[in-house]
Amino acid sequence: MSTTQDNAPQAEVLARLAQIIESRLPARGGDPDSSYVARLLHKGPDAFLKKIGEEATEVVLAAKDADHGGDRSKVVYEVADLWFHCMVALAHYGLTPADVIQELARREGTSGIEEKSLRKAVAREAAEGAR
Ligand SMILES: N=c1c2ncn([C@@H]3O[C@H](COP(=O)(O)OP(=O)(O)OP(=O)(O)O)[C@@H](O)[C@H]3O)c2ncn1[C@@H]1O[C@H](COP(=O)(O)O)[C@@H](O)[C@H]1O
Repeated sequence: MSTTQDNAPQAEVLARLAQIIESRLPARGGDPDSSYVARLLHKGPDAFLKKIGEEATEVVLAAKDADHGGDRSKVVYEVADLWFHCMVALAHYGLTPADVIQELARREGTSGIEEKSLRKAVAREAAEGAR
Protein backbone atom coordinates (compact mmCIF):
# COMPACT_ATOMS: atom_id res chain seq x y z
CA MET A 1 0.00 0.00 0.00
CA SER A 2 1.25 3.52 -0.75
CA THR A 3 2.11 6.19 1.80
CA THR A 4 0.71 9.72 1.91
CA GLN A 5 4.09 11.16 0.72
CA ASP A 6 3.77 9.83 -2.85
CA ASN A 7 0.12 10.88 -3.27
CA ALA A 8 0.62 14.30 -4.95
CA PRO A 9 1.48 13.01 -8.48
CA GLN A 10 -1.17 10.29 -8.09
CA ALA A 11 -3.85 12.93 -7.47
CA GLU A 12 -3.19 14.14 -11.04
CA VAL A 13 -4.55 10.80 -12.23
CA LEU A 14 -8.03 11.96 -11.19
CA ALA A 15 -7.74 15.16 -13.26
CA ARG A 16 -6.39 13.26 -16.29
CA LEU A 17 -9.11 10.60 -16.03
CA ALA A 18 -11.79 13.29 -15.71
CA GLN A 19 -10.55 14.83 -18.99
CA ILE A 20 -10.66 11.47 -20.76
CA ILE A 21 -14.17 10.75 -19.44
CA GLU A 22 -15.33 14.21 -20.55
CA SER A 23 -13.97 13.52 -24.05
CA ARG A 24 -16.26 10.45 -24.19
CA LEU A 25 -19.48 12.48 -23.68
CA PRO A 26 -21.99 12.09 -26.55
CA ALA A 27 -21.77 15.86 -27.17
CA ARG A 28 -18.00 15.45 -27.64
CA GLY A 29 -18.43 12.59 -30.11
CA GLY A 30 -17.65 9.69 -27.73
CA ASP A 31 -17.91 6.41 -29.66
CA PRO A 32 -19.94 3.69 -27.85
CA ASP A 33 -18.42 1.03 -30.13
CA SER A 34 -14.85 1.64 -29.03
CA SER A 35 -15.16 3.16 -25.56
CA TYR A 36 -16.66 1.69 -22.37
CA VAL A 37 -17.17 5.20 -20.94
CA ALA A 38 -18.88 6.44 -24.11
CA ARG A 39 -21.13 3.33 -24.08
CA LEU A 40 -22.13 3.98 -20.46
CA LEU A 41 -22.78 7.68 -21.09
CA HIS A 42 -24.69 6.86 -24.26
CA LYS A 43 -27.00 4.50 -22.29
CA GLY A 44 -27.81 7.38 -19.94
CA PRO A 45 -28.13 7.94 -16.17
CA ASP A 46 -30.02 4.70 -15.37
CA ALA A 47 -27.03 2.68 -16.63
CA PHE A 48 -24.23 4.48 -14.77
CA LEU A 49 -26.30 5.08 -11.60
CA LYS A 50 -27.02 1.33 -11.48
CA LYS A 51 -23.27 0.69 -11.78
CA ILE A 52 -22.61 3.07 -8.87
CA GLY A 53 -25.07 1.10 -6.71
CA GLU A 54 -23.44 -2.20 -7.70
CA GLU A 55 -19.91 -0.93 -7.11
CA ALA A 56 -20.86 0.50 -3.70
CA THR A 57 -22.15 -2.94 -2.74
CA GLU A 58 -18.89 -4.48 -3.99
CA VAL A 59 -16.97 -2.10 -1.70
CA VAL A 60 -19.05 -3.21 1.29
CA LEU A 61 -18.53 -6.90 0.47
CA ALA A 62 -14.76 -6.46 0.01
CA ALA A 63 -14.53 -4.52 3.29
CA LYS A 64 -16.50 -7.18 5.19
CA ASP A 65 -14.20 -9.79 3.66
CA ALA A 66 -11.14 -7.80 4.80
CA ASP A 67 -12.67 -7.67 8.31
CA HIS A 68 -12.48 -11.45 8.31
CA GLY A 69 -8.86 -11.67 7.16
CA GLY A 70 -9.53 -11.22 3.44
CA ASP A 71 -7.29 -9.37 1.00
CA ARG A 72 -7.32 -5.58 1.69
CA SER A 73 -6.23 -4.86 -1.88
CA LYS A 74 -9.71 -5.95 -2.99
CA VAL A 75 -11.09 -2.95 -1.06
CA VAL A 76 -8.79 -0.69 -3.09
CA TYR A 77 -9.86 -2.37 -6.34
CA GLU A 78 -13.57 -1.97 -5.59
CA VAL A 79 -13.23 1.63 -4.37
CA ALA A 80 -11.39 2.39 -7.65
CA ASP A 81 -14.37 0.95 -9.56
CA LEU A 82 -16.73 3.05 -7.45
CA TRP A 83 -14.74 6.27 -7.91
CA PHE A 84 -14.48 5.62 -11.64
CA HIS A 85 -18.23 5.19 -12.07
CA CYS A 86 -18.91 8.24 -9.86
CA MET A 87 -16.59 10.20 -12.16
CA VAL A 88 -18.66 9.09 -15.17
CA ALA A 89 -21.76 10.45 -13.36
CA LEU A 90 -19.97 13.72 -12.50
CA ALA A 91 -19.05 14.21 -16.18
CA HIS A 92 -22.66 13.63 -17.25
CA TYR A 93 -23.79 16.39 -14.87
CA GLY A 94 -21.05 18.77 -16.02
CA LEU A 95 -19.05 18.37 -12.81
CA THR A 96 -15.46 17.34 -12.04
CA PRO A 97 -13.47 15.75 -9.19
CA ALA A 98 -12.23 19.30 -8.50
CA ASP A 99 -15.80 20.25 -7.52
CA VAL A 100 -15.89 17.36 -5.03
CA ILE A 101 -12.44 18.27 -3.67
CA GLN A 102 -13.62 21.88 -3.27
CA GLU A 103 -16.60 20.66 -1.21
CA LEU A 104 -14.31 18.50 0.96
CA ALA A 105 -12.02 21.52 1.42
CA ARG A 106 -15.03 23.59 2.49
CA ARG A 107 -15.81 20.98 5.15
CA GLU A 108 -12.20 20.75 6.33
CA GLY A 109 -11.91 21.28 10.07
CA THR A 110 -15.65 21.06 10.77
CA SER A 111 -16.49 18.00 12.82
CA GLY A 112 -19.39 15.95 11.51
CA ILE A 113 -20.91 16.09 14.99
CA GLU A 114 -20.68 19.90 15.02
CA GLU A 115 -22.12 20.15 11.48
CA LYS A 116 -25.02 17.87 12.39
CA SER A 117 -25.95 19.84 15.50
CA LEU A 118 -25.79 23.13 13.51
CA ARG A 119 -28.06 21.58 10.88
CA LYS A 120 -30.55 20.51 13.58
CA ALA A 121 -30.51 24.00 15.14
CA VAL A 122 -31.22 25.61 11.74
CA ALA A 123 -34.10 23.16 11.12
CA ARG A 124 -35.49 23.87 14.62
CA GLU A 125 -35.37 27.65 14.02
CA ALA A 126 -37.08 27.24 10.64
CA ALA A 127 -39.82 25.10 12.21
CA GLU A 128 -40.35 27.67 15.02
CA GLY A 129 -40.44 30.48 12.46
CA ALA A 130 -43.11 28.67 10.47
CA ARG A 131 -45.45 28.51 13.49
N1 LIG B 1 -10.69 3.41 -14.92
C1 LIG B 1 -11.38 2.84 -15.76
C2 LIG B 1 -12.20 1.71 -15.40
N2 LIG B 1 -12.43 1.11 -14.22
C3 LIG B 1 -13.31 0.13 -14.48
N3 LIG B 1 -13.63 0.10 -15.79
C4 LIG B 1 -14.54 -0.81 -16.48
O1 LIG B 1 -15.77 -0.83 -15.83
C5 LIG B 1 -16.47 -2.00 -16.25
C6 LIG B 1 -17.41 -2.44 -15.15
O2 LIG B 1 -16.75 -3.16 -14.19
P1 LIG B 1 -17.36 -4.55 -13.64
O3 LIG B 1 -16.34 -5.09 -12.72
O4 LIG B 1 -18.71 -4.32 -13.10
O5 LIG B 1 -17.39 -5.46 -14.98
P2 LIG B 1 -18.61 -6.04 -15.83
O6 LIG B 1 -19.41 -6.95 -14.99
O7 LIG B 1 -17.99 -6.57 -17.07
O8 LIG B 1 -19.44 -4.69 -16.14
P3 LIG B 1 -20.79 -4.44 -16.94
O9 LIG B 1 -20.92 -5.44 -18.04
O10 LIG B 1 -21.90 -4.48 -15.90
O11 LIG B 1 -20.61 -3.03 -17.46
C7 LIG B 1 -15.41 -3.00 -16.70
O12 LIG B 1 -15.57 -3.20 -18.10
C8 LIG B 1 -14.10 -2.27 -16.42
O13 LIG B 1 -13.10 -2.51 -17.39
C9 LIG B 1 -12.96 1.09 -16.40
N4 LIG B 1 -12.96 1.51 -17.71
C10 LIG B 1 -12.18 2.57 -18.04
N5 LIG B 1 -11.39 3.24 -17.10
C11 LIG B 1 -10.60 4.41 -17.50
O14 LIG B 1 -11.33 5.13 -18.50
C12 LIG B 1 -10.48 5.35 -19.61
C13 LIG B 1 -11.31 5.43 -20.87
O15 LIG B 1 -11.90 4.17 -21.11
P4 LIG B 1 -12.67 3.91 -22.51
O16 LIG B 1 -13.73 4.93 -22.59
O17 LIG B 1 -13.20 2.51 -22.43
O18 LIG B 1 -11.64 4.06 -23.57
C14 LIG B 1 -9.46 4.19 -19.58
O19 LIG B 1 -8.29 4.52 -20.26
C15 LIG B 1 -9.24 4.04 -18.09
O20 LIG B 1 -8.29 5.00 -17.65
